[in-house]
Order: sequence, then structure tokens, then C-alpha cells
Amino acid sequence: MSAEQQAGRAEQEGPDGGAGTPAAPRLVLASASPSRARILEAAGIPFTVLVSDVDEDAIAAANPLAGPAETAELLARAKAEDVAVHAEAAGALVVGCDSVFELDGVAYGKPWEPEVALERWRMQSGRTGRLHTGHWVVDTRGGAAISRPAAGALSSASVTFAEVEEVDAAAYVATGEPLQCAGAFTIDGRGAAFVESVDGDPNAVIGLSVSTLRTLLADLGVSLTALWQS
Ligand SMILES: Nc1nc2c(ncn2[C@@H]2O[C@H](COP(=O)(O)OP(=O)(O)OP(=O)(O)O)[C@@H](O)[C@H]2O)c(=O)[nH]1
Repeated sequence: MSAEQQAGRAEQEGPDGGAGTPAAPRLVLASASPSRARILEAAGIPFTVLVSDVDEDAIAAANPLAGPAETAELLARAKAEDVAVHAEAAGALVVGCDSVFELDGVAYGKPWEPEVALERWRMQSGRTGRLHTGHWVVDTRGGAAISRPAAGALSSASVTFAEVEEVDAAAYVATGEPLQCAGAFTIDGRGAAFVESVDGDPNAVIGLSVSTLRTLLADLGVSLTALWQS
């Protein structure tokens, strides 16, 4: 741990390492994703939600040379920075995430429409793709809007799908679940029926890697475990 991180952690935990501990930083999740919220809840991390209103398609279109992974990082940063300027986020650590599915080098977001989701399953049945989730944390505790400390990282995992019959893909699409998920699948919902293996952090596939968040907070001098007591 760097000296800066140690200083930050000591400040967070207090010089006596516990008693008289200043309040742990507040976390704001800049996401409408119920899956991301569930991950933080299950990880015992208190947070509030402030949904960003960035135009993801416009940002992706403005960065045509960005590949799937870079797009996920760009969008995660855009969401966190969009929320970090809100008064309700003042003094908090603002966490933005974005997930993009990559197959054969092509980026796939949410299918939105049933026929698009069905076409995705025809394409990805029996195949392996990568789900990239970008993470970006903006530290607004210092107040200064200019050059606020921030940290970002990508977490990716390979997902291998079973061979899926057309009738089963249609039944899955008919549930509506895949329409709002990057890559038209979940690994922790009905989509699990068609997932053979995940190689990487499963939470990165679902939408927020807690271990990645821990390292980003540490880069900002914040101990994730100290948030458990807050
Ligand atoms: N439960 C679950 N959700 C998944 C999975 N894969 C992708 N998703 C969800 O698919 C969505 C990807 O879209 P994003 O644009 O990153 O996020 P969003 O849902 O639009 O929410 P914002 O952060 O407000 O943009 C996220 O909500 C992810 O949680 C999965 O395996 N399980």
C-alpha cells in the first residue's frame, strides 16, 4: 500500500485505528441497474442511487475507434462524472459502471427488442464471448469540481454458452429478461440455463466487480472494509 493510500486509510480509520473514527465516505451508485444495486447490497456496502442521464449511444458514436472494452470504460466514466456534479452527490464517492458484451470483436449492448435478442442467441449459441464492465469512481470529498481525484478500471470475463435450440431461445426471449441486459443474457437469472462457464469475476458479468471496486477505492485511500461498519 502506497504512503498516500496509508495516509488516506489512516484518516478514514482515525489515528487510533478505530475509536473516534470519522464517518466512512458515502457511496453513490450512478446506475439504474437493479443488478448492480443487488451486488452492493449483498456485499454489505451502503450506498444511495443517483441515475445518470448520459446519452450512451451518442458517446459511443462519438468514439467510433473505441473497441468494446474501451467503450465500457468511456461510458462508466461518463456516468460517474455526470452524477458527480449533482448537489446530492457532494462529498461522496460516485461509482459509475457500464457493461458491454464482445463477440468476434463486435460490441453488443442491450438488445431491447425480442427479434434482436433472438438473433443474438442464434449468433452466440455454443460460442464464447467476453463481458466487459468498466468502473469509474469520482471522489467529490474534496469539493473542487476541477480535476477531482478519480480511479477507473475494467473487469472482463469470458462467458461460454451452451448450444441453444431455437425453441428454447424463443422461450427465453419471451420472458423479457434478456431485453435489458448487455449481451441478451444473465448468468444469475433465467439465462443461467444456457451458460456453461464463466472465466473471470462473475460480478463483472452481472455488472459491478466488487473486487475491482475495492482496488479503486484503495487507490483513493479508502478501505472498502471500513464501509461495512458505516
Ligand atoms: N442480473 C444480471 N444483469 C446483467 C447481466 N449481464 C448484464 N446485465 C445487466 O445489463 C445491463 C447493462 O446495461 P448498462 O448500460 O451497463 O447499465 P444500465 O442497466 O443501462 O444502467 P445504467 O448504469 O444506469 O446505465 C446492466 O444493468 C447489467 O447489470 C447478468 O449476467 N446478470
